[in-house]
Amino acid sequence: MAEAARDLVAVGARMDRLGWVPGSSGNLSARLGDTAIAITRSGVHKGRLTEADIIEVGLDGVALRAGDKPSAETKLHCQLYARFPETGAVLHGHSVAATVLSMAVPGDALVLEGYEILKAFRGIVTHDTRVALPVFDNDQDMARLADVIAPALDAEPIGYILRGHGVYAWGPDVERCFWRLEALEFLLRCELERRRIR
Ligand SMILES: CSC[C@@H](O)[C@@H](O)C(=O)COP(=O)(O)O
Ligand SMILES: [Zn+2]
Repeated sequence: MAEAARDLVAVGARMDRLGWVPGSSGNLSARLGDTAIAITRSGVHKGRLTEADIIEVGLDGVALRAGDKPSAETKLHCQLYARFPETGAVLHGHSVAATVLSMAVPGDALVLEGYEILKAFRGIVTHDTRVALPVFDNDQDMARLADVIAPALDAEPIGYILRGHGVYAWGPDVERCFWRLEALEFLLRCELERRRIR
């Protein structure tokens, strides 16, 4: 737990420096073996975390210590750990690019095509590819939202966006999950810029 807590505190500070967790937005987690995850406490600033803000929940999302209040979006983290057993970390942020673009895109996906950086994602070996990043309508009911997201995970997307809300990325550990989030955010900024100059 101590190592996961240190990693999550550090990655929260990195995300904050990049402007991806304004206010108390965002949530961060790391797998603790087969039975639990470490996740951020609800309502704290993710750029100013201390290790005491990282709490343990079971894979069902229930806090292991009575009185601990895990992230409001814990269910979405648990869904990813359950669906992709190799997942070691999940990061969620609220960048301007993810928020604005997802409100501008009418359908249920943002198509990313022709970018060299797509090769940062597993199984992609050329820029000459077309990747659909799922966009789901936002919902405050996490169980209902998880049900909407579930079928789209079968396609093993590179991440997903909640419309007007933010982006979710996952990876084998906190560091590589950050790389994936960084690559996703880069793609979102590119798409935003392209719409601006069009
Ligand atoms: C500060 S508004 C953002 C929240 O509603 C939520 O979307 C979020 O990302 C953070 O919730 P939290 O419960 O702190 O994990
Ligand atoms: Zn959020």
